[in-house]
Amino acid sequence: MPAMIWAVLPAAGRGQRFGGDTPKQYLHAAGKPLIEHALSALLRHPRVAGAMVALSADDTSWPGWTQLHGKPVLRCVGGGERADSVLAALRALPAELDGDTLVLVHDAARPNLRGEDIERLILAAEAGDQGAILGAPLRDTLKRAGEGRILATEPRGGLWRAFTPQAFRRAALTAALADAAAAGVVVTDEASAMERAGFRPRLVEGREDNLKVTTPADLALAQFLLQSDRE
Ligand SMILES: Nc1ccn([C@@H]2O[C@H](COP(=O)(O)OP(=O)(O)OP(=O)(O)O)[C@@H](O)[C@H]2O)c(=O)n1
Ligand SMILES: C[C@](O)(CO)[C@H](O)COP(=O)(O)O
Repeated sequence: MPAMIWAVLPAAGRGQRFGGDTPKQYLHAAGKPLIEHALSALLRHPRVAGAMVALSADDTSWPGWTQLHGKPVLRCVGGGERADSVLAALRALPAELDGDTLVLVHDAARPNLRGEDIERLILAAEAGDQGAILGAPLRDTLKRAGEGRILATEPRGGLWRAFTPQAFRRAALTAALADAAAAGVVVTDEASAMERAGFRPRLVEGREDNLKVTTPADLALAQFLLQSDRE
């Protein structure tokens, strides 16, 4: 029987770039909150056994799910930075899960995650010991901006955009995030902490429509993508 996998969803953000009173992960697209789309995509995968969701301490929008698709949905209090929330969730996972448990960390603000991307990510992570992340190569020319003008054109060869989920073994990721936090280093994704710890995670090219909802324009696009998928 293949080892079970757990999901970790950082969902304690305030959505400052989005604006408004309701944190964006609770805004609806195609009839459901963004967080439900994200959770559902992960928990529909047969290898994913459950999810731990990191919430803001004063979160009043959480629908209170204790399970979804028949699998446990646990919750903990997140932290000031995304990395703090992920670390809190890793530490709150059930004690019986051993350190080798593969964990998929996925932004609650990325609702359009597809099963085929999850499957390819798991295969890549389990094919080695360095972990793996979803992403996509940069396809646009990169400009460095200054005061609304082009300062320079930056080389884009070999550059990728990092998405989530990012897949790592529980113990290694917990240690890497804890070490970064202790050193006062704020990492913006799990791979950064693992790279800092000497790992070389694999890059798995995923769908470009696995967008992170950051601004209202992103929500409109997510609505279109999620609605189209249902039609
Ligand atoms: N302290 C934090 C900050 C972010 N997140 C989560 O990390 C994901 C990606 O973060 P981002 O898109 O930056 O969300 P916010 O931090 O809410 O956005 P902003 O930076 O605009 O406030 C989101 O699901 C968000 O809820 C978190 O769990 N804990
Ligand atoms: C984790 C992430 O989604 C990978 O691209 C990204 O780093 C999150 O950044 P944010 O500023 O916390 O949204």
